[in-house]
Amino acid sequence: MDTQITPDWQNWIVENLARGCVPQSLVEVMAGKGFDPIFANAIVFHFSSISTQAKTALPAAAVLAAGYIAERPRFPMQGSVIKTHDRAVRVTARVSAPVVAVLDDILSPEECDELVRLSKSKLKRSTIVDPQTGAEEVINDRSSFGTFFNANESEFITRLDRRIAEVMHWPLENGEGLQILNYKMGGEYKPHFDYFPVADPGSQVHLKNGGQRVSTMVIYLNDVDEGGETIFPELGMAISPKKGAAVYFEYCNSHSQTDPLTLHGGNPVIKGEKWIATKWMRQGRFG
Ligand SMILES: O=C(O)CCC(=O)C(=O)O
Ligand SMILES: [Fe+2]
Repeated sequence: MDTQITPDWQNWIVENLARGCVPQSLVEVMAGKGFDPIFANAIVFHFSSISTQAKTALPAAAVLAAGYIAERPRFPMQGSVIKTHDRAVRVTARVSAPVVAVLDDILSPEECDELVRLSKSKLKRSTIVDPQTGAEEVINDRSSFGTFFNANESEFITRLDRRIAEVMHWPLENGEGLQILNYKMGGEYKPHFDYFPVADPGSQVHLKNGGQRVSTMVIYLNDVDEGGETIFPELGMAISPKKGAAVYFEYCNSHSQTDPLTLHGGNPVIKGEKWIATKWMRQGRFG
């Protein structure tokens, strides 16, 4: 079923709305032409709710984002404990649109320490300049040091990846390798989306392997003395880092629409340092 829209179809919708057609009749025509009805409804509703001037200027990607339709959450929206194969994880807070959950005890203090210990030696290696290209990229918006663990790199990593996938209610093999970030004092991650903007040419290479990102789990590996909250500016929400706790959120539906309300970032660390482990899930198998 069609979930992409060409400029011709966009113009058709805009023109017919301008002629005074009932939106529902346009949805029916589109459904008859093979469009997914939910998708057609989102697009038509979007065009009928914006100003005439904006209608001609909007690229298809913006249309898709603007008409985000929330579907059934992947994450369980009831219950205070999630039982995984080896650990009970507590849910301490939830938001329903977008789906955001704050969790306690996804990792034990010992597991957090072990991830930090294993990462420290890898972080050192990651500062070496690529001998082939000499390239060393500095991203100003992301003042942190990072490394990652490949799937099944060790029994320890396999066990954690499996538990995290169980909590995210998504297949283990759709996960990217567990990413570790270390922010020093002043380190931050400016507000961003975890999904790849479809309109960016640079996104295509990322989307080829596993498709779009659908959900994120950020796990705090230490207690931060001050600052370093994970913030969701559109929701007015801030989560303070706590060792072994995590924040989960989802942002991509079955039509590959992505939810801009999941804009988020990491506040500057004011005192101490901050260690996190991030798991990103894809639509399909990754790797
Ligand atoms: O540092 C944080 O709290 C947020 C991290 C984040 O946004 C990410 O890893 O994608
Ligand atoms: Fe992020």
